[in-house]
Amino acid sequence: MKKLVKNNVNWVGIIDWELESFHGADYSINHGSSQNAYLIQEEKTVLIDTVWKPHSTEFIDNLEKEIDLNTIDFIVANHGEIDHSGSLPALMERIPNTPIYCTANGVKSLTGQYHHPEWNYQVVKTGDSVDIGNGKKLVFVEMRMLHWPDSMATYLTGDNILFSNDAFGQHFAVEELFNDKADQCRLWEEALKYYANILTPFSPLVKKKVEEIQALNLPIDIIATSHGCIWRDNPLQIVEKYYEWSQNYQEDQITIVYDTMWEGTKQLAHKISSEIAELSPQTRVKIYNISKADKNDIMTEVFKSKAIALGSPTVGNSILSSVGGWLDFLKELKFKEKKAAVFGCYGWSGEGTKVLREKLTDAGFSVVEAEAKCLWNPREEDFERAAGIAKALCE
Ligand SMILES: Cc1cc2nc3c(=O)[nH]c(=O)nc-3n(C[C@H](O)[C@H](O)[C@H](O)COP(=O)(O)O)c2cc1C
Repeated sequence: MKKLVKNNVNWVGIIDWELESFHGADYSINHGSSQNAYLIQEEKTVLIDTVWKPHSTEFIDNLEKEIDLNTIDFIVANHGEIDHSGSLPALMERIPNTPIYCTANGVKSLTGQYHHPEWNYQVVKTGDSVDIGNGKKLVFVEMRMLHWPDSMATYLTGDNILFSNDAFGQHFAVEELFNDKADQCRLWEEALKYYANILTPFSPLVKKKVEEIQALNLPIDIIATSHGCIWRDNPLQIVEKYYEWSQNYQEDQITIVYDTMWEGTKQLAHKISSEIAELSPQTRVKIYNISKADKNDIMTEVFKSKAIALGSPTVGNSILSSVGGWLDFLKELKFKEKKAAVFGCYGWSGEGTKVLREKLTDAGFSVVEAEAKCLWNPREEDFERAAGIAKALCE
């Protein structure tokens, strides 16, 4: 079912209210999501992106209700990832010679995934443009590593629409499509979660790209993303947020993350929290048990934090695997300018806090000296050490 975006531009994507996760189980989806594709019908008919393979039949059927597929003059593949290109093989079977505009890296990712080197690729780079009639042009802007090497955005002159693909998107189902229609609280939560969990490692590039886009001084009336809402009400608000988030963003928040087997480490976590609340009442404190909370939500809280405290008991001369796996994910995100502290209980050898310290340092955190390493269950002196952590993190 198509939905009007503006003038001769329609949304022809898929809204999936039942999606539960993305990127394997690496990204939790709590409020549905969408794969947004767009159809432009000027003198030329242009399809911007497609949708994930499981939806390809529905996608192509819907498209055929609107147009004869043979009237598509060309396709723009802003990003080769399968959620946006997965319907290309089925579509190209129907219209095999249709040009596909993408970056040089787009040819590599699409060929690597679909094994069709014979597709009619038209390689574009930043500043290249193509006339689509009625005085309008599509202008291409490479978005290298935002978030794949092949990513690009496409700007439609005249209607002033930036088809930004994954940038500025959210995994969030918005039936009415537009940001002004969406539940605002959820929209911003999801936009932040998307940035924190997907774009944080590329923050220096986000900053540069936003500056580049701002310098172009393009009139932007609409930012048409590839997931979640389309920004039409004050569309630059999300660009400004990205600029803020890209600069080692932090709020006055400390997040305590732990796992435990018999709750000793949990007691230390709560002592650290209550001490922070006492020492620094303006600081927001949150506590998460890694095994019970959503790991992407925890990561979003880490993104907002100036410091974290991480706890695990010693297990098998190391740490709990739940904490180890989470630390691998933490390292991938390349956080900067955040403090950390470590804590945890042990029974005999006590390597846990050392392992946590090493892994956090390796993930780019400044680990404070204060730590709470506690033999069996915490006693008064262990709680004092936990208080020492709170003090060091609040300084
Ligand atoms: C399966 C298992 C393996 C453990 N391995 C170690 C170990 O290698 N070294 C150590 O010092 N303690 C080890 N312990 C002891 C725990 O660290 C200790 O019970 C600690 O108090 C548990 O903390 P918790 O209450 O936060 O779960 C192990 C405990 C279990 C259940």
